[in-house]
Amino acid sequence: MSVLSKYVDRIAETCEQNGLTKHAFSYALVTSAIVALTIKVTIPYVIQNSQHGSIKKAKTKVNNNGALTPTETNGDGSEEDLQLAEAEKLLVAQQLKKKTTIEPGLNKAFLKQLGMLVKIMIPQPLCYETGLLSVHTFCLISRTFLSIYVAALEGALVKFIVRKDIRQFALVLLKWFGIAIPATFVNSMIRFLESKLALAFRTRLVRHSYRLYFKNQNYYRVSNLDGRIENADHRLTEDISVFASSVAHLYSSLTKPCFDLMLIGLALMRSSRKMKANILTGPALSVSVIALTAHILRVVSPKFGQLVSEEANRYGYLRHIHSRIITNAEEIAFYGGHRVEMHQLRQAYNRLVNQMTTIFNQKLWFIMLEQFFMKYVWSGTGMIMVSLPILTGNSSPSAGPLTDRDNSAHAESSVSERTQYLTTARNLLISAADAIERLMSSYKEIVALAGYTYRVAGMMDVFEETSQGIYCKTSVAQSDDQSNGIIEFRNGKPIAKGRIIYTDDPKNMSISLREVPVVTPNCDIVVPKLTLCIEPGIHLLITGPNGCGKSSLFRILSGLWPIYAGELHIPRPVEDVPCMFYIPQRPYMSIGSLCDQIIYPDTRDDMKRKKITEDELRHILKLVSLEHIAQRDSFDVVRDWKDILSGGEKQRMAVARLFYHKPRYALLDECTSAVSIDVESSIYEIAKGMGITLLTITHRPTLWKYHTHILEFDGLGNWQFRKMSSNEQQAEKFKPQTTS
Ligand SMILES: Nc1ncnc2c1ncn2[C@@H]1O[C@H](COP(=O)(O)OP(=O)(O)OP(=O)(O)O)[C@@H](O)[C@H]1O
Repeated sequence: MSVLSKYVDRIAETCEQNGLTKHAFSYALVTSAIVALTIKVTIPYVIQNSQHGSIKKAKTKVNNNGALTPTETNGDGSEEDLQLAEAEKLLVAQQLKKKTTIEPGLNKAFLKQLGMLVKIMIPQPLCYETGLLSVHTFCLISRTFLSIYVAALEGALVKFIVRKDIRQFALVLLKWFGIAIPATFVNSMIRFLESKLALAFRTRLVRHSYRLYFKNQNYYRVSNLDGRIENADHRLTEDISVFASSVAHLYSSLTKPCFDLMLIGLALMRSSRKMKANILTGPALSVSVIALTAHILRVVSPKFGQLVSEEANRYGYLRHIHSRIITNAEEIAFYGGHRVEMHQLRQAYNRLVNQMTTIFNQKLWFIMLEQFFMKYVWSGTGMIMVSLPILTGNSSPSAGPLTDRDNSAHAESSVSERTQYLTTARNLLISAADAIERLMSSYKEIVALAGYTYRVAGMMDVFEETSQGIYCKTSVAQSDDQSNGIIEFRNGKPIAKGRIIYTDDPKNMSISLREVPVVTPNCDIVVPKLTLCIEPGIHLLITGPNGCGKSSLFRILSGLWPIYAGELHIPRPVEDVPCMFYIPQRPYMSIGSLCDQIIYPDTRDDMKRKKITEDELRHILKLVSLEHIAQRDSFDVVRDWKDILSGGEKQRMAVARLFYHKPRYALLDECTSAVSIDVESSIYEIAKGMGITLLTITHRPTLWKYHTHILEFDGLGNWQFRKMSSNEQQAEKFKPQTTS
C-alpha cells in the first residue's frame, strides 16, 4: 500500500510540474477507480444476460421442433455442450414452458416453500426439534453474554496495567482464565447442537419424502410417468442433507449476530453514558453506514440461488450418468462402449466445472466488494464511533479548588478509565462487526438456501401430484385431435378418467376391462379400446408383434399406468392371497439372503406369520429345479444374487416366488424365455395344478397348450379375444414361431 501511495505521490508531483493541480489529479484518480469498478460490476450481468438470451433462443428451437436441434452456440460452449444442456433440461422442459415457473431466489415463492418445509421439520410446538432449538438458543444467548463479560474483563486488565496495579491485574486475569472454561464449552455446544439440529431436520424430511416416494408406487411413477424430476435419488439424499444443514446453520448464523448486536449495542451505550457523552450519535452513524452498504451489496449481489440450483442440477446429472454406467456395466463392456460413456461423463463433468467456475467468478468480485465495506468502511465508522464519546465527552474534574497532587491523580485515573473504555469498546465493536459480517454473509447463504429449497420443495410437490395421478411429461400429445377424443386434457395435462373398481364378491373373482384404452405415458394410444373378461381358470395367452401393447396391458392391470377411460374391475386382494403377481423377463433380485429372494416382497415376519417353514421353501426350490442353490448355501446367507445366479436361474427364482405366494392370477411376461423347455413345461403344469390362472406373454409355441384362450394384438390398435381351438393348442407341432 505504502509503495503504491509513494508511486501515486510521485505521479501527482509530475502532473503538478506539468500544470495539473493535485486536486484535479486526485479527482481523476477517484473517477477512473469508480468507472473501473462500475465496469467490473456490470460486465458480468451484461455477459450473463446475453448468454441467457442465446440459450433461450436455442431452447425455443427445441420446443418448436420437439427435437434436439440446437442451432446457437455461446461463446464458451460448443454445440455438443448445448445438446448436453438440453438433454439435462429435456425432462424439466415442460416445467419451463409453464408461465408459472418459479425461479429460485429470495421471493414470496421461496418463503412459501420454506414455510411448507419448516412445517415438516417442526411438526408441532412441543417436539424434539423445538427442544433442541430452545437449548441451542439458550447457548447462543449465553455466548453473547460471555463475550460482553470477556470484553469488560479485557478492558479492566488494560486499566490495571496502565495503573500498574499488579494485585487487581492478577485477580482479573484469574477471572479471565476462569471464564474460558464455560466459554469454550458453550462454543463447542453451539456446534454440537447445530449438527444435531441439522440431523433432526434431515430425518424428518427424509421420513416424509420416503413416505411420499413409496406412496401409490410413486418411485415408479416419478421416473416413468412424469418428467419433472430426473434424479430423484440425488434430491432424496444430497439435496435434503444440504438443505437441512444450511437451515440449521442459518438459524445460528442469523440469531447469534442479532443477539450480539442487541446486547453489544446496549453495552456500548452504557459505556458511552459512563463517559458522559451523547449515546445516540455513534449508533445512528453506524446504522446509517450499515444500511447503505447493505443496500449496495443487495443490489449488486449475483443470483446465487439460481446458480446453486443449476449447479445441483448438473451435479445430479453427473451422478445419474455414473449410476447408469454401474447398472449397465456388463452391456457396455460387451459392446466396448467405454469411449462413448467416457465422453458423456467428461461432458457432464465439464458442464459442472463451468457452472462452478461461474459461481467462483461471481463470488470473487462480490466478496471483494463485501470485504471492502466490512473491513474498511465499517472499521472506519467503528473508530469514529468509539472515539466520539472521548472526543465529545465531558470528563473534566469537578468544580472546586484542587491541589497539583489531586490534579495529577485525577489525570492518571481518567487516562486509565479512558483506556479501559477504549479497550472494552474496541472489543465490543469487533464482536459487533463480526456479527454484522455474519449477518451480511448470511444473505448469500439464504439465497443459496433458496436454490435447495426450490429443489426439495419441488420434489415434494411432484411426489404429491404423481401420487394423485397428475403427471407432466415433455413429449405428450397435448391436443384432443391427436388423441381422437380418447384422452381428455386439462391445462395441458391428461386426465385419467377411467376407474378401477375392486370387487369383494367371493363368487366373482374375474378381471374385466370395459372399453379401457392402452395409453403410454407419452399419451400415445396403443390400443383405443379393450374389452375382455378373464374368469379364474381362463388361461390366457397374449400374442402380437413387438410394441403392440402386451406388457402395457399388464402395467394397466397392475395399476402402474393410469386408465384414461373405461373401467377395470379386479378382485380386492385378501390377506395372504395376492390377486395378481407379475413376473418380468428380467427378474429383480433384492438385497438379502436366499430366503429373502424366495419370499420377496414378504418379510421374514410375514413368512413366520404364514407358518411357512424352510422345508417348504426347499420344496419350492425343488419345483423350479434350484435345490442345488439351497444345498450350496444356507437360506440365511446374504449374497449378491444378481451376479451369482445365471439368467435362467434368476428366472426360475422368480417363478419360485410365484409358488410361494400362490396368487389368483399370474402375469407372466416372457418370464421363462431363458429356462430350458422341460423345466418350463413342468413349471406351467405345477402353476396350473396350484389353481393359479395364467396370463402369459410368450413367443414360444411350446407354451400354447397350457392356455385356453388367446388375446391377439395386430400392432395397429386392433385385437381379438377368443377361445383357442384344439389345433392351436397343439401349435408347437406345426407352427414353430408365429404369433398372430
Ligand atoms: N415408459 C414408457 N414410456 C413411453 N412409452 C412407452 C413406455 N413403455 C412402453 N412404451 C411404448 O408403448 C408401446 C407398447 O409397449 P409394450 O412394452 O407394451 O410392448 P410389447 O407389446 O410388450 O412389446 P415386446 O413384445 O417388444 O415386449 C411401445 O410403443 C413402447 O414404445
